[in-house]
Amino acid sequence: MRHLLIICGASGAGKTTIQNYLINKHGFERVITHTTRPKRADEVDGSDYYFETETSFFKNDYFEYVKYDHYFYGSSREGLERAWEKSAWAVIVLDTAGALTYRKELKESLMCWYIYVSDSETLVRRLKDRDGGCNAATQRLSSSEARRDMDVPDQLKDFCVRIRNDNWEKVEEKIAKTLIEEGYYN
Ligand SMILES: Nc1nc2c(ncn2[C@@H]2O[C@H](COP(=O)(O)OP(=O)(O)O)[C@@H](O)[C@H]2O)c(=O)[nH]1
Ligand SMILES: Nc1ncnc2c1ncn2[C@@H]1O[C@H](COP(=O)(O)OP(=O)(O)O)[C@@H](O)[C@H]1O
Repeated sequence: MRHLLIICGASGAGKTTIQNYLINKHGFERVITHTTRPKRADEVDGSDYYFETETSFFKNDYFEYVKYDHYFYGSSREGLERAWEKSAWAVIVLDTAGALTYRKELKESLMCWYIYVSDSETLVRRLKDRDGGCNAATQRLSSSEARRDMDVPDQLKDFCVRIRNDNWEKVEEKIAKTLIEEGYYN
């Protein structure tokens, strides 16, 4: 059986960190998505995202796509199949609008984790550290999509497991417990 774990949450909440941990420690495979957002210094094209121009972005066939903070992001059925060729457990990072589309339209086994940080100052500090201390961090959090994703939308409340990412040791414990509950070891 093939499974897809969706990770969503606010910018800076730790979605990518948790995705990487699942890949490195638990054998998950990343679903690589497409974006028109400029590449960050530590990101690699074709590994973190497929970085696209506004023209090349629309040459792909998407399962769903969204506009988030003025940039396009989209995921394809092909990207998902590519991940499933390597592991029965694929992991994708989506905004909450994308998570809702997958919930409605994908027929395979789905799980969703909503990542959050309990203190907004910590969130801003982590974003600033990640993005080089510039204003981009606070600007990013002020977009309407980022503000929407600061909490689990009503339509996803019964679908998402909430994972608090304040303290990394506790996150590891929660991940181990949640994977057992969700049948990862069956
Ligand atoms: N719906 C959807 N959302 C995506 C996709 N790829 C990334 N995202 C989301 O787009 C948002 C912005 O991602 P990113 O620019 O990497 O910023 P970050 O959240 O600050 O790390 C995040 O909520 C991601 O989960 C996609 O293919 N579809
Ligand atoms: N538990 C944690 N403790 C301290 N820093 C963290 C923790 N989780 C993530 N970070 C850091 O916070 C920043 C934002 O995390 P990231 O995974 O990029 O978030 P997202 O993908 O949700 O935008 C990164 O610099 C990351 O290393």
